[in-house]
Amino acid sequence: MIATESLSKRYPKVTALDRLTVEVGPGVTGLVGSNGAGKSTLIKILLGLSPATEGRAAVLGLDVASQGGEIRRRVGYMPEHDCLPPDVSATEFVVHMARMAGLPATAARERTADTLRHVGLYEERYRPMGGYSTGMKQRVKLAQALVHDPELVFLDEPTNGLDPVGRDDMLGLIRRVHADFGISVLVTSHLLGELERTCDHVVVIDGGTLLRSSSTSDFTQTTTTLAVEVTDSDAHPDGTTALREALTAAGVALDKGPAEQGLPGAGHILLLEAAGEQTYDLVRDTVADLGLGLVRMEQRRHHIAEVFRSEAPATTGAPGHGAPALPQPTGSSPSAAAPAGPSPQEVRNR
Ligand SMILES: Nc1ncnc2c1ncn2[C@@H]1O[C@H](COP(=O)(O)OP(=O)(O)OP(=O)(O)O)[C@@H](O)[C@H]1O
Repeated sequence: MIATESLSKRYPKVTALDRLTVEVGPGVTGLVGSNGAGKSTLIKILLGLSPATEGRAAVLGLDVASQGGEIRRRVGYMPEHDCLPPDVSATEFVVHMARMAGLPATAARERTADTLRHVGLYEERYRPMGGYSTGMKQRVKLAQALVHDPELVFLDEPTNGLDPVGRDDMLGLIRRVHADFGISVLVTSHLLGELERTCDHVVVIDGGTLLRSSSTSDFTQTTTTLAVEVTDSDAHPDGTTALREALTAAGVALDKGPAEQGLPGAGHILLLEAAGEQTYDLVRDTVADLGLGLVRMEQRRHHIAEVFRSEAPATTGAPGHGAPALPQPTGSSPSAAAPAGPSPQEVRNR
């Protein structure tokens, strides 16, 4: 879908992209990086709106330097910033955008109605957009990116300014853009955590250089840590402690301390190192012997944010200041075993 080769963009005072080479296939791809990492710059180059200083890029096999018009005909774009005229309704605006994309009047009206319904705007679509909430405005921006039935859409920070519920709704919509219509998506965010559930593939950039490009499943490989949750019983009013003691006596290595306490429901989940199938059997038998109920026993997965948690702060330098080292997964350390906290980890905070 997208291929760049040694793509650079230099402004007088800053290098926004620095020899970026990356390939993006079909599906939903997250482009993640802290503010100023070069995400919007890359999108503008890919749309043929801004020339690269050097290097090459192609979108749907079309050269960005010479075929920008054709790219924009086949690609949808949801810009980051609020750009909606306040005095017109969502319907008027999206019909206008559909006409600009070349749809005949009747098709533009029909597609607009369908698309606005798809993004969850109903009666309010006839009201002036100046009175819309941020969530509604983001939906209109998404609708105008989809209205001409593109093969690919670029969504620049679509969850910006949304509360957690609005964020989840928007991420669900983005998933459905691909699932329902087969449109591939490149979505940017500075939040690693939210891309984990939404994207098939994640590209991480920093200072205009590529940090990592992997499938989400590679980022979130399973660890060797087992999380075990049990019920209490009359004989063991604190089932977790009873299980901990029994497993320790049986020689099982238990993670304790911060990882366990950092979990939701802290104190009720035991984290232990699985040494193979026999650990599962041992846990099952020990739980049964103690007369406890086994609520769950599951292998922990890495979370994308954890992959970057161990990185040195030096890698978050100003844009254009060299290529940071490729971060390595943090292995099965206690922190890697713990699920992400209630709020997603932000790249810029690492
Ligand atoms: N037109 C411009 N002139 C000069 N510098 C620019 C211009 N556009 C972007 N930059 C600079 O290039 C760098 C990358 O900006 P870019 O907007 O691509 O980052 P980003 O990852 O999209 O971050 P954000 O989400 O904050 O926009 C920043 O340092 C920014 O200040």
